Amino acid sequence: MKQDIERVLITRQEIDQRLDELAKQIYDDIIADSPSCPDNGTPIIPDITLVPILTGSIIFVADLIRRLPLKMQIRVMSVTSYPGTATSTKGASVEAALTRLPERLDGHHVLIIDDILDSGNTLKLVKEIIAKKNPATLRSCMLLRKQRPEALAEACEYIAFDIPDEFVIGYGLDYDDYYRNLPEICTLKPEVYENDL
Ligand SMILES: O=P(O)(O)OC[C@H]1O[C@H](OP(=O)(O)OP(=O)(O)O)[C@H](O)[C@@H]1O
Ligand SMILES: Nc1nc2[nH]cnc2c(=O)[nH]1
Repeated sequence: MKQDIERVLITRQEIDQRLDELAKQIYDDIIADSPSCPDNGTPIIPDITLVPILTGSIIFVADLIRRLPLKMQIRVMSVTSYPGTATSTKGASVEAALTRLPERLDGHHVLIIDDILDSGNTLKLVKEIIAKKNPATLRSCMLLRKQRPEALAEACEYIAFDIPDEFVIGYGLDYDDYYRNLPEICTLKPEVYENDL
C-alpha cells in the first residue's frame, strides 16, 4: 500500500490537533444555541442528530464523536458519486438500503458529516433531503474542502482542512474502495490510476 503513495498532505498529528479544535467549536456553538434552565441557568441541550455520509466519513466521524460529550443520535446516509475507480463525480445518488434517516426531524439540530467537499453534489443533495424533514437547524461539517469554485460555493459551517484540488486518499477516503485505512491523508502516484482513466 505504501508504495502507491505520492506524498502525505496531512499527518495523523495534524488531524488529531485540528479535530480537538473543531469539536470544541461545534460543542460551543451547540451550547450557545441551547436555552438555559430557568432554575439554575444550565443549558438545556436539544436533540442532536448527526448524519454521517457513508462510506468515506467513517474514520472522521468515529474520531469526532468521541470528542463531543453530548447526547446524540447517529443516522447514517449512503451516497455514491465516485463508483469504483472514478476520480471525477458521476452524479450523486442515495443508496436507500444503507440510509437510516427518520421520516421527520422536527426539533432536531442536525449536523451532516462527510470526508470531503469537492464538486458539492453530495452535500447539496443531502441538504435538500434533510431540509424536507424540517429540522430545527441544519449544519455541515467536512474534514476536507478542495480549493475549487464549486466546493467554495457550497455553504458549510465547519471545515477541518482546505486542500489543493487533487485526488486524495486515506483516513476514510478511497480509490476503488482501497486505502481507507491509511492513517494520513495522501495523494496517489499517478501510475496507480492512470490506467483506469
Ligand atoms: O463533493 P462531491 O464531488 O460530491 O464529492 C464528495 C463525496 O465523494 C465521496 O463519496 P463517494 O461517492 O466516493 O463514496 P464513498 O464515500 O463511499 O467513497 C466522498 O466521500 C463524498 O461523499
Ligand atoms: N477518495 C476521494 N474521494 C473523493 N470524492 C471527491 N473527491 C475525492 C477525492 O479527492 N478523493
